[in-house]
Amino acid sequence: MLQTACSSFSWLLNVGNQKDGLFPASFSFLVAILGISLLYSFWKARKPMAPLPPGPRGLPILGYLPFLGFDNLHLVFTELGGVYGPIYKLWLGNKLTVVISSPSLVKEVVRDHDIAFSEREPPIAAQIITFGSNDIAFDSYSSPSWRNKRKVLATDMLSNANLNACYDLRREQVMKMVEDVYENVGKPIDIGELAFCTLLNLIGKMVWGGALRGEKGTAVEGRFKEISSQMVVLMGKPNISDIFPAIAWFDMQGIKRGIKKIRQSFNELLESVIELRMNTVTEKETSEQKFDFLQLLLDLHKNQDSPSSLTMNQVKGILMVQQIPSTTTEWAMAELMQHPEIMEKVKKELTDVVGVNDIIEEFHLPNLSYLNAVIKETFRLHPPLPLLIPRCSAQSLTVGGYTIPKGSKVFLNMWFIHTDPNIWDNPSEFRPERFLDEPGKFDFLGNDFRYMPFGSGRRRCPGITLGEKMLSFILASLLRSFEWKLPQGEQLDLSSKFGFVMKKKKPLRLIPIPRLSHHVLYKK
Ligand code: HEM
Repeated sequence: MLQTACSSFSWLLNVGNQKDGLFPASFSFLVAILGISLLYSFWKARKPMAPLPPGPRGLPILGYLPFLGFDNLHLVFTELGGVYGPIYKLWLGNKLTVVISSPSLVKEVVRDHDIAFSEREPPIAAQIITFGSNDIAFDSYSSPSWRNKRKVLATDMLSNANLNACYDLRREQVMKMVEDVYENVGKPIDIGELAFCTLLNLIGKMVWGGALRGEKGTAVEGRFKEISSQMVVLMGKPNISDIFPAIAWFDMQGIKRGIKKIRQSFNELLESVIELRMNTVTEKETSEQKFDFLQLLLDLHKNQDSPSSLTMNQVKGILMVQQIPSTTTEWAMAELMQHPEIMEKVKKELTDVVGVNDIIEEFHLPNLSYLNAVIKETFRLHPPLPLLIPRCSAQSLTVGGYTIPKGSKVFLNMWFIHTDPNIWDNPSEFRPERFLDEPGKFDFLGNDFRYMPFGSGRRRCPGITLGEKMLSFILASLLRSFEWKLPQGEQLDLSSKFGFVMKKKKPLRLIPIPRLSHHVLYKK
């Protein structure tokens, strides 16, 4: 070891023996470099730090907390952005929080300083429900397990080949949704609930479809839905313990206790499914089992020598990706009901592309350019995560000429950017055509900082392709198979409520009327 170290420095030690006249020159050069570095460090240390961003003062101890309201945090942040500009700070308790709302400053965060801003600060509820931040969204960027889990999800589970292989499962679930709606023709249906259940079943089938069939499968799906709904409510509540860790022990709102109970139920459910999967693994594989993600994860768990091996808690953490935003279908349907002329264009496109007597298949989706523009416009006006998932700075950095100290919480206010009149013409108007002018200009990859419904950089959503596929399949099928009308006396209400995700304040209830020529087209 010492030998290696000495040999590495031998050029320096030997330099005095050289007789070719190079020594004085190289020595002076070295001294000059050292001198310059010292002077630079001295100058840097003396250089005054950039100031903190501007921002409202708030109250002692509580900071700006009492003024936030939390019901629609993105709107409060947007209002403050109008007063303090595209980068401002607020104290939430003793936590320095920075809100950024311009594409150029977002670029500084997610591109120029992406690594330094790739940390997360998981809220207490998230730490508990993810088996100790063993998921992907709340694990630390610097932890090697985050990298491994993200690779397993993005490259192994959600590869194009795997997604194509799962098509039958997606198709079956979407057909089941259409059949269920058909059985309730003429009655009001809660569209958000319908989308939530369909997505949950759809992902559930892909994750553990092979392990669960028949009655057992239906029972697990039902229980999973029940627990997930309870979880969404608790995760959406702002928790005083996150803001004042010193009093977290008291758990004043009972969130920690509640979420622990939910985790317990999740754990029991996951363990029963895992056990079942392990017991059925020796049975003859069916095509459904072949694409079961649970098996892929369990193989990685069993193979402890593999560099991608996973602990059981990490397997459970990854299974938590089932909690994906399901609100976009409801928002899109609400906007289409509000704009009958846009609804007509979508229906015409569906007839042109799919025909009159065929059911919709996933290969039709890329040809539905107007429907895709409707989805993009829905994401612009109603991004499920309008503030993305907050980041945390791993070191002190300067952004937009202001210092963001290490450990600050950083929100990127995409709602502000998505509705900024300096970027979008008539930003509050729902106009899908704006995405048709230059197709491909605004995609979901987060390279254009004016439009990022799936985030950007190292923490960008790894589920874009699947999310997009599922969403357009569900929406296209609902619009292709049914006409929709509001229940008698009900008004459309497009106001929002922001908790874990941005939801409609009032659930959208619509009555389906069959649209297809023959009833067999509604059967699986
Ligand atoms: C409509 C569908 C979806 C939307 C709008 C959405 C949106 C987002 C957003 C905004 C983020 C935060 C990005 C950031 O902080 O920069 C995120 C993260 C994430 N999403 Fe999605 N997502 C969707 C579907 C999915 C699906 C289908 C999956 C997986 C099957 C998924 C898995 C994840 C994971 C694991 C993260 C955390 C990434 C990390 O922190 O490294 N999402 N998503």
